[in-house]
Amino acid sequence: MVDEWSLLQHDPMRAYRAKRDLNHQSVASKYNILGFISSGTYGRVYKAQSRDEEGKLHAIKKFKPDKEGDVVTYTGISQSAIREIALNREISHENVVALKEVILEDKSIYMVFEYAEHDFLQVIHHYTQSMYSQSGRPQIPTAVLKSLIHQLFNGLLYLHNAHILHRDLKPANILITSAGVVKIGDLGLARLTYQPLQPLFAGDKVVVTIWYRAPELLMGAKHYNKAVDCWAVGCVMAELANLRPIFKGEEAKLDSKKNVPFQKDQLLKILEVLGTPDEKDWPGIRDMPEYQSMKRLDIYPNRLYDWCRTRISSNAGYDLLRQLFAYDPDKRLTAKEALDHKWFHEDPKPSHNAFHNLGPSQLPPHRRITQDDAPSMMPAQPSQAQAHVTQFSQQMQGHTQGSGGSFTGLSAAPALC
Ligand SMILES: Nc1ncnc2c1ncn2[C@@H]1O[C@H](COP(=O)(O)OP(=O)(O)OP(=O)(O)O)[C@@H](O)[C@H]1O
Repeated sequence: MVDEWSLLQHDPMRAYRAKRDLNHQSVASKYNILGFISSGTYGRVYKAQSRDEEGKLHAIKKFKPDKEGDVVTYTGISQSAIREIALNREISHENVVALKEVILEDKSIYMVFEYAEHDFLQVIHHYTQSMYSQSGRPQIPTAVLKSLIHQLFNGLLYLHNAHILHRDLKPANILITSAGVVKIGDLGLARLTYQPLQPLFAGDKVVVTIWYRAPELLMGAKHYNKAVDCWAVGCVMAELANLRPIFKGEEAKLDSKKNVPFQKDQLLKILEVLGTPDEKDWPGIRDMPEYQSMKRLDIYPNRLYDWCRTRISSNAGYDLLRQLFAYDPDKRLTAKEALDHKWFHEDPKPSHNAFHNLGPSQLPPHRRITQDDAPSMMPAQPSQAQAHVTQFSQQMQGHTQGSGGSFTGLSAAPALC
């Protein structure tokens, strides 16, 4: 590998600018870290407030540096970080979480996002424990449920129109601001649809949550499309309606030879509610790689209508779910079709503030933050960051299909471009 820093040394002006920019843009100089929110697969997330006069709240995601044993290496920045940054810098929609900037400092990347006080998982927990119910058991009010799903489809339609598949929609990744506005987050596994799409479990280090995985993936499809996200929204809608995952299967792990296993239990959970699919439901099902594995399972009738009767108080709501749970991805409702669905046009209508009719005691609580880890977020020495920068720029270029140009939204890059 080329020593990027020595390259910079041959161009003292560039080196000076890069160093000046990085020091100037240090996380601590721009943001006051209020506390630690959560750790995800790729790093840790902190709540922060900008030090400027606006004092806006932010979530700062610090990516883990690469590690070989105990040694931190400078060989590159994780695929997931690059993917998330490359996609995020192109995106701007009210229902997709906004990336404000990216800071490279010390051995880490910091992505600064707009802050969202809640997420769908937290709302589910809140209502599970709450006393407020319309039907004797805890339930999210229909107006709230409908607003959340409508806004989620709005954000998803935007991503799909931009040829982006999210691929990991689940309650924890769908955020909500204190103003009741849904923000799709975590594009770490998102992909541009015109890039070749391998099965989710083959190339990626991290496996997508199985409960939201579409049947074509469980049946071993080699190619998949936007319909996988619409299936996931169906699962999320059902989970909001019932306050627990609708298809909560046990994941079969990779064997010692890393063969991708048939996810029998997950498929069974789906069959138990939606019934066993046949050629009529899904032309071409016989050609799916796991068709014979499915044939070995018991045969089930469709009982989605019964499932919905006690959980979704409208036939239109049932119909939307039925069409999101179409086995055949080509028959499954698209985000655009879903937004036009009659459920969203009947009362209660979806609103821009999903919480607008709730009293203060019905609102989900604020996100909890802890102080334990906050100090360790700060880089000790900003001096080693430069080695990352040029390589990072090259990797970004690879990820943006050779679009070239400067890296808008990236604090460190402009001086090097
Ligand atoms: N913009 C935000 N505002 C507030 N909290 C956030 C924000 N983004 C993420 N979080 C919180 O941090 C958690 C982890 O973030 P994120 O999902 O982006 O990380 P990840 O490493 O990709 O995690 P995972 O492995 O769960 O996919 C989220 O579940 C959420 O609780």
